[in-house]
Amino acid sequence: MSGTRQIQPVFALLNKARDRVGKIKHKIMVLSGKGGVGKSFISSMLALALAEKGYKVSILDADIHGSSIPTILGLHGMRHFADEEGILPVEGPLGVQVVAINLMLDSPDAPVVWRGPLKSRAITELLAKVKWPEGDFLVIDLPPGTGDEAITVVQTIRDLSGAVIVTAPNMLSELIVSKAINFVVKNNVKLLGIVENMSYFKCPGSDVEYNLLGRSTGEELAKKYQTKLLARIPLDPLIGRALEEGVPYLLAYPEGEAAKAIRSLAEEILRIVQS
Ligand SMILES: Nc1ncnc2c1ncn2[C@@H]1O[C@H](COP(=O)(O)OP(=O)(O)OP(=O)(O)O)[C@@H](O)[C@H]1O
Repeated sequence: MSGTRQIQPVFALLNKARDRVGKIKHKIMVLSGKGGVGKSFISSMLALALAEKGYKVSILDADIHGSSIPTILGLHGMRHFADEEGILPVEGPLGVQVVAINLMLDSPDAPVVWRGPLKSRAITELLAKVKWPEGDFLVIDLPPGTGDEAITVVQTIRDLSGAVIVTAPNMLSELIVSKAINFVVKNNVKLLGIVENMSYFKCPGSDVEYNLLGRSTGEELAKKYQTKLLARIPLDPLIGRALEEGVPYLLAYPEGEAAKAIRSLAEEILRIVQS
């Protein structure tokens, strides 16, 4: 009897989460096998590139320990508020609706010291208790690896449109990408493709590509796993500068090399989800 009492609220929460995000047409998870490959940067810029095209976009920062979406989007000093119906997303640039644990903390640099079950619960609660607006896209930025947060997302949102895997050259890429791909496939999530970030560097005014981090293997990996290389995003020093300036890169440097590559990534994703 007491077991039934415990199970019911969990199901109610799951159903509520499914119901609330059900109002958003396309739900895309962004993951990587390894940290530091630029997954949060790609998630944020993809959200902005889709918003630039007129789509209504929300983004969930599900990287509880390493939340960086608010910083990348320049949401300094902003916080979530709630009304009687739920938590209100924070409105970011181009109307992107942002949800992040960091935007609920007293201080954004306070560490979140939670173990697995608590993190899973927090993600389900966020999905269930946020007043997600109706919209076209929900981009979900996951922490590196295929741990609790990723499992919770695939188990809670059953109608995910697919997963984008972010990698970078020479990041032990094959092993790491294969783990992330296996996770996606085993959980019956559609693999949208691979993004190779920090793929190359071009000097201003030159078309010569320098592979500063190592040989570009994105195309080979995509072929091996029978998926698409969605984009190769170059290393762009302006990305660091935009971060220092507190302005999202895509808006600060719309003509940057990486900005153009990100827009073509958004177009590629639109083609796939709308086909
Ligand atoms: N193409 C790029 N060129 C230059 N700098 C980049 C590029 N992509 C990302 N960066 C920078 O690399 C750093 C790591 O990016 P980001 O935080 O997005 O990685 P991540 O994979 O989400 O990391 P983690 O999940 O491990 O915290 C950031 O400082 C970001 O500005």
